Amino acid sequence: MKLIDISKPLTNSIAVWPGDTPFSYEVEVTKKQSGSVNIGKVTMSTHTGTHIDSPFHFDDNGKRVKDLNLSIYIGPARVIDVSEFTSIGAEELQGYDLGNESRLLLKTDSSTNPEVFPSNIPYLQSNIGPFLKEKGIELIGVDVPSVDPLDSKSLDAHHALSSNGVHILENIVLTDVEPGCYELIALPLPIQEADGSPVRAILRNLEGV
Ligand SMILES: N[C@@H](CC(=O)c1ccccc1NC=O)C(=O)O
Ligand SMILES: [Zn+2]
Ligand SMILES: [Zn+2]
Repeated sequence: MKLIDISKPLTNSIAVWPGDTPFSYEVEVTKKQSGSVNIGKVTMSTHTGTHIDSPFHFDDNGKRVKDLNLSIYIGPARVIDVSEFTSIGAEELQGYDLGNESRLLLKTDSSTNPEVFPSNIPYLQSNIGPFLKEKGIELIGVDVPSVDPLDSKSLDAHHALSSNGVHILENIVLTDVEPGCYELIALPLPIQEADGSPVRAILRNLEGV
């Protein structure tokens, strides 16, 4: 069965949120030094590359990674192309057949260079929270670094999604993904108290081709 990797490669030159911890992987102890093994060291923000947000990211009383229900991050997902919009809300999604999948991935195709942080991104309107809840959607994925405008401090879309039970997956790569139905797997690492986690996000073609 064909797997499509929709994760951003984590390289030392991957773009991070302005001012955030740069990503670094290095061999901290070499095989020569240890006499037996190379030992790597990773330094990163929980919001670098393809990742999920835990509600604690934007709410001091919100769920941590350890509180998340893992079954949200595995299962049928629909990919739709919303590249014509600068912001996406209930009205923009009205015309789409969202099917019965409880996971929705939005393909905006707005950013391409993984080493450059975008200056402007399409964002979600907060009316999308109640709209998605009504459609039975429990996870939204976007191919941009945030569901809110980059300069937002109130993070309205994050709050509106979370308060309607919609989990957030950010910075997926949908460039080579055709709109349609897939199985999504995007599990957070068990960083117990975390506000988010990098994920290896993949789509499985349901048709088995
Ligand atoms: N909300 C963004 C991350 C974010 O806002 C952020 C990430 C790292 C450093 C600063 C950030 N926001 C600062 O205002 C996200 O969900 O990934
Ligand atoms: Zn995030
Ligand atoms: Zn976010």
